[in-house]
Amino acid sequence: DLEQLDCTDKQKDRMEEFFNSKRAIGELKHDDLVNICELGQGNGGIVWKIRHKLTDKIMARKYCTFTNIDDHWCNWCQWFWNSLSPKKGIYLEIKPAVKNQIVRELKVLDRCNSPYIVGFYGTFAAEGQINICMEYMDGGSLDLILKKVMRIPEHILGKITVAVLRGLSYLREHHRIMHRDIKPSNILVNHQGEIKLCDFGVSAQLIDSTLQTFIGTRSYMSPERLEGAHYGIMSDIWSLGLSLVEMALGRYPIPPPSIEDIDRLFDVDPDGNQSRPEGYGCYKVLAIFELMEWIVNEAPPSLPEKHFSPDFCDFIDRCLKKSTTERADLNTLLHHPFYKRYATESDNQDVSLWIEQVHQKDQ
Ligand SMILES: O=c1[nH]ccc2cc(O[C@H]3CCNC3)c(Cl)cc12
Repeated sequence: DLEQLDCTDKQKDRMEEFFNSKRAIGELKHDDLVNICELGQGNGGIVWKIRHKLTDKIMARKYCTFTNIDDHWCNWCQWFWNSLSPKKGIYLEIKPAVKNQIVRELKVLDRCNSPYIVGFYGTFAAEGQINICMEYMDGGSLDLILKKVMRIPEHILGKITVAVLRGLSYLREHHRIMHRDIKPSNILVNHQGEIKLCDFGVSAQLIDSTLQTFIGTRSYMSPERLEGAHYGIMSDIWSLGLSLVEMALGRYPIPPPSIEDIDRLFDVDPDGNQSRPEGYGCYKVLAIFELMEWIVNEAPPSLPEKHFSPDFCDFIDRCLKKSTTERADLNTLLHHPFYKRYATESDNQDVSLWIEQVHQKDQ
């Protein structure tokens, strides 16, 4: 049902193409899939690059790890144990009733058809785990890209902003859900220059059954969410703002870098190439709790006006208001000059070119 939101013809063609390959694949079976290599670790699961034997289609497959322990203290122990040995993950059997509920809720993914949301081939249970098969994005996630480049240029961040805001709008308008986990590692790109969201909290049950993401050293969670207050789409806006600042500076922006830090980050030596000064990460890395405390108690980060356009700086300031009543909402941002500057450009050839350059650095 390609009843279409504001898609370009090119986007429509690509979605048509995806539907056709999805139909050709049909019912996904464990034995029809071959693992190729690991792509990443996300909240609640490990993601593999796989091949569907019958059609030779390359896909991404997420194994969902679970805990079925329902009381908080045990979750805590699980978290502690898991943080000691994150690789193993936790494959505890989950109650069949819960599993069926999760599979039912994941069916929503079947109806998530947007150029800004990663495609979904299907879900199936095997060996006591739930597997989610998705469109493979050959440019990877932005956290991995950020490790390769010093930082991401403003015009690319503009395209990323357009994609994320449109993805969030789609989830809200068509499925009345928020994303819940906006961060660079959940924004994927491919060599066609497409930018898509993944790992959104579509299944309430799946969220309850998996360890809430304390795991990891950083938090993109909004102050209100960290305080345990009610949170909604405005929390995604905060996460977007924080993610954009991290990608613009090339480092997690809490605690905010000092002016000297900024100059060092943007330091360009005479022959013009940027050296990542030794110990460039010589900033104090806060422990996760100090970090959360900082986000709740201190002023939010902002962009240095010396290195970024006034529109971009203003856009970030509106996303990172600590009070949700002051923070810009989705509609306001969709009319912001920074968004509008990039919303008109339909094709993402500049993104495609940039991704090529980034991956050439590997070879
Ligand atoms: O190609 C993909 N398609 C769909 C999903 C996906 C998820 C990936 O990483 C997870 C783990 C970190 N955040 C998202 C990665 Cl690295 C790639 C993909």
